[in-house]
Amino acid sequence: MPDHPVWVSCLDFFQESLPPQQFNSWIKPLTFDIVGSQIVLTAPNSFALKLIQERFLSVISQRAESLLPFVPTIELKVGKKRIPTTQQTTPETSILPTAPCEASSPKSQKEFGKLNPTLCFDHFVTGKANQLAHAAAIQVADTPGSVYNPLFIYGGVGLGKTHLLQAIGNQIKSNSPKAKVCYIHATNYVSDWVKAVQTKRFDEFKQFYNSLDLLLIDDIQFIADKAGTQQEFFYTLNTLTEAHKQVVITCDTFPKEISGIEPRLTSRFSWGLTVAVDPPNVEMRVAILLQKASQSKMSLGEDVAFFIAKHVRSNIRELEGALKRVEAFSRFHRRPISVEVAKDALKDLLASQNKQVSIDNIQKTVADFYRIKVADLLSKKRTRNITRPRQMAMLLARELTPFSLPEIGAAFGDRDHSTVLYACRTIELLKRSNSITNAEYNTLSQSLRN
Ligand SMILES: Nc1ncnc2c1ncn2[C@@H]1O[C@H](COP(=O)(O)OP(=O)(O)OP(=O)(O)O)[C@@H](O)[C@H]1O
Repeated sequence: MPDHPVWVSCLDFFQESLPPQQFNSWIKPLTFDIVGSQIVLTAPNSFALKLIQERFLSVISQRAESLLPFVPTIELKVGKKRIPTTQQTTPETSILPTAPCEASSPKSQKEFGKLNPTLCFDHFVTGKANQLAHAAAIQVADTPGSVYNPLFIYGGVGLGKTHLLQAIGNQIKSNSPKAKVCYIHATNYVSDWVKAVQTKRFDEFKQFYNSLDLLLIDDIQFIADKAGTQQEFFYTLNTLTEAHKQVVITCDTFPKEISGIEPRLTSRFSWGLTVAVDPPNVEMRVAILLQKASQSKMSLGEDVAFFIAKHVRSNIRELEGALKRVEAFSRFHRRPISVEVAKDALKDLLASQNKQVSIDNIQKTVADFYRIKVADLLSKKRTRNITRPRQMAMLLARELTPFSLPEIGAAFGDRDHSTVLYACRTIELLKRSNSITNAEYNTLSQSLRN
């Protein structure tokens, strides 16, 4: 799988940090495969294998952990480099665990996935941004099926929804080891259902999901526009909640804002408790960095944590990625971690931030283009001639600035993050169906980038 995102990221890193001769001799000849939750690296000979193990394995493993939603094991072996023929999985599905469920899934009785034990409550840092979601998750984990059912957790990318979901699963598993728990990403739920339809194994599918004690379903927005799957999920949700079996759902947006999902289902999502996870403020980002560092036994001063937290604001996944980058850089260059090392390790990110367009600039450019006032973009006016430019400006702000959805919303007259998300989706859809919107977007985007 030469173009698997993990391997592409490793190749980028090594190409940047190693002299070309070393890169060509040691890294290029490797073959990278991923099978379930195991990465298999094949080196051309035992000498190369030993060298990879001693010098490069830790970076490969760190990159893999930061990109995959599970902690992979890595096997090194000697063999010939394979010339890839066909792509086995799409990059999107290949970074998901192949066997998502803790309980045996209907796909195959042999496929056992695992909850990731590191995604537990002890490793979850709380703050104003996630206090309510955290408290609700703890309560659900302590008394499943009896308080908030379903628990619906929503928020932007990389803000800890999966972490909370898995923490609930881990806690329930530890309290009741026999509980039948299933963690599944919505895309896998969809493909399980499609397979059940194709192979006419509906009963097996239904029986499996309806017999669970706990269903954890991640990123439910991915069942949008899949009518059959939605109907089936509606029945499962009803069956489980009526039997006081717990269901926890995560989503990138508030139930009513999800497009492409039947209203009876979105309304059902809100029957239990709906809680948000918001982007962390700088103090919380520092606390997360210190916690991640201590978890991986890395020595990180508060000054360095503050420096990273100040510059990486988009989400917690990016924050973790930056920390791993600093650590890898310090190891490679044998320099102890300091603010200077962090500056060097994150220089690309810092440079791209300097080049970034400001939200003010986007608002001014968009207002001039559509011959309206910036004040209109920030106002409560909802006429089409103002709404569309506002939505366009929000999408451009999302694409061209590092600001989070709530930060963009705040810059557009104190709007909610879900309004920004809705705006981005609307323009993205319009770009596909309407050539004028598409041309306007391209013109604005290019003029802002230059
Ligand atoms: N409050 C937190 N404390 C510690 N680590 C956190 C916290 N929130 C998120 N993380 C870490 O950040 C990373 C991304 O979090 P997670 O995968 O849960 O995000 P998500 O909201 O599910 O994102 P997506 O929408 O992309 O699925 C994970 O490694 C997770 O452990």
